[in-house]
Amino acid sequence: MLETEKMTYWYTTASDYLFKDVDLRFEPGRSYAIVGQSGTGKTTMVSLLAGLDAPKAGKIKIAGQDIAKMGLGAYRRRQVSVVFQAFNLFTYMSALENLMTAMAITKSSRRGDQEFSRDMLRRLGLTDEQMTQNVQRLSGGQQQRVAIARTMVCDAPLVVADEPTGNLDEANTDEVIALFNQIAHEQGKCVIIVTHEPSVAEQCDGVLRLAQRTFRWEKTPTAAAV
Ligand SMILES: Nc1ncnc2c1ncn2[C@@H]1O[C@H](COP(=O)(O)OP(=O)(O)OP(=O)(O)O)[C@@H](O)[C@H]1O
Repeated sequence: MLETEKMTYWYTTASDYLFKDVDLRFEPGRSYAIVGQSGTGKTTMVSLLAGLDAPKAGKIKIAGQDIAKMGLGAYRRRQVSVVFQAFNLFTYMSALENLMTAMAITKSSRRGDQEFSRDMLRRLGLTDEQMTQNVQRLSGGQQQRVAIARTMVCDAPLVVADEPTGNLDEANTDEVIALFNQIAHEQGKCVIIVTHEPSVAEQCDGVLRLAQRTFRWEKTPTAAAV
């Protein structure tokens, strides 16, 4: 579903490639962890997959379509939901308003459906009172759940998360990863998570390791994962 073909990237300020001729394939309905030492290029890689930047050479395709031809703006709006370590919610809004706004911006098929948003937030453990107060009054774990709920109410088939559990304790981390797996297994989305935490990678269906400018599958997802 999401494929890279000879994807190559370098920073213009650097003397060498970060990675070169990378061919990868990510399937819908699966969760993937991208792991590797600091500075190997994980964040750069997911920025490319999320359409925040373009490869210097090679292609990224979703459902067979080249995202560069689609236009990166259109690709980001319709095909990708991003979850960041710092949550990136609208801080002057409630959780519910964050979801409603995201649905409107991305033209989600459920836009305007407040009950659907409330259901999602309830499923993720927020009370009716919590979902209508300013998000800044929520804990870090709760805010990350709101960011995850946002991906669930949008139609984008690809969910990309960069260190989504970096600010969370162990219990919240496990819950958040369980939610990402639900998004993959129940909603059929493709979920790609950059992580430093071995326990997070263990819970994903596939694990891709980035080292010495190449990617290696440490665990390939099996058909039984869905
Ligand atoms: N905007 C930039 N300009 C130049 N070099 C950059 C830029 N962003 C990152 N780099 C360099 O590219 C390399 C890969 O960075 P990247 O952030 O993708 O790695 P990472 O594996 O995600 O690291 P970490 O695990 O520490 O977050 C690093 O050597 C970094 O210094």
